[in-house]
Amino acid sequence: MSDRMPLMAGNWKMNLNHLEAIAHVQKLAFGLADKDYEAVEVAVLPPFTDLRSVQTLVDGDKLKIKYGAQDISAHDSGAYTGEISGPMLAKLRCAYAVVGHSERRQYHDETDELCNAKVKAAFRNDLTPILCVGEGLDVRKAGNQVAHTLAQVDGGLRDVPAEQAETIVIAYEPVWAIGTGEVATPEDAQEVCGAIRGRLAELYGQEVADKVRIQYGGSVKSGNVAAIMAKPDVDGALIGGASLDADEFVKIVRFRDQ
Ligand SMILES: O=C(CO)COP(=O)(O)O
Repeated sequence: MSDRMPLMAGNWKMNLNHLEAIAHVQKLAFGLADKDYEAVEVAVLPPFTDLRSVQTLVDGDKLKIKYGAQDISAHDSGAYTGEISGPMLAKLRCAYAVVGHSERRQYHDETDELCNAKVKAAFRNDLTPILCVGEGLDVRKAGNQVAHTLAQVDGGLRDVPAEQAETIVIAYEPVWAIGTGEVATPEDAQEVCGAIRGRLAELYGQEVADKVRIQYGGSVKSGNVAAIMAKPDVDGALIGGASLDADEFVKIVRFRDQ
């Protein structure tokens, strides 16, 4: 049993406008009790346009829900039309910034090099990066999931010092399990999450590796979360579809009761 605090984070993807976001976070706040936050860190990752509304609600009602962005620019300011910078996210008191989600790697051609620059941008602005890694179906079928995923970890962490690396969150999200209902088995999740921790130990030493939280993501629901969380190197989940249903997300946060 590790003393790492589990992190349950809802990645809303491109869903919920700012009014819907307010209603949704209110429902979560209503459903969650103080004791839930003592056992689990709870975060939401709304679209950029919702962040100000979520911040206002969290501040006004002193909610314990954390929040963050789904992406971050590699640059802190300047002529980068359409991008959102780390200083802007920090000003909204975001705790997290997702980096290198498979949908961004796939649809926006994000490379490990760009992800590395975004990880550094997050740290530079006191945001915790949630670095997403994971293999597609072809790689899994060829049995290369560990090597593929560790290469993404190496790429994302290039030249990141230990004192920053120990605070990163890494989300292992096998692409074939995202939004497909095809959840990886707890053993599949452990195999790769354990290998990620092993690589962190090689890069930074065991003490740092033991501090890093590694999430699993891909078709997580209240019905399968407990078995995945029972694995020693899984410290939380990154939840897409199921996080849009407040009751379901609360049940996932309460995975120990499932
Ligand atoms: O991509 C994901 C979270 O970042 C997972 O999405 P689903 O939970 O909808 O499979």
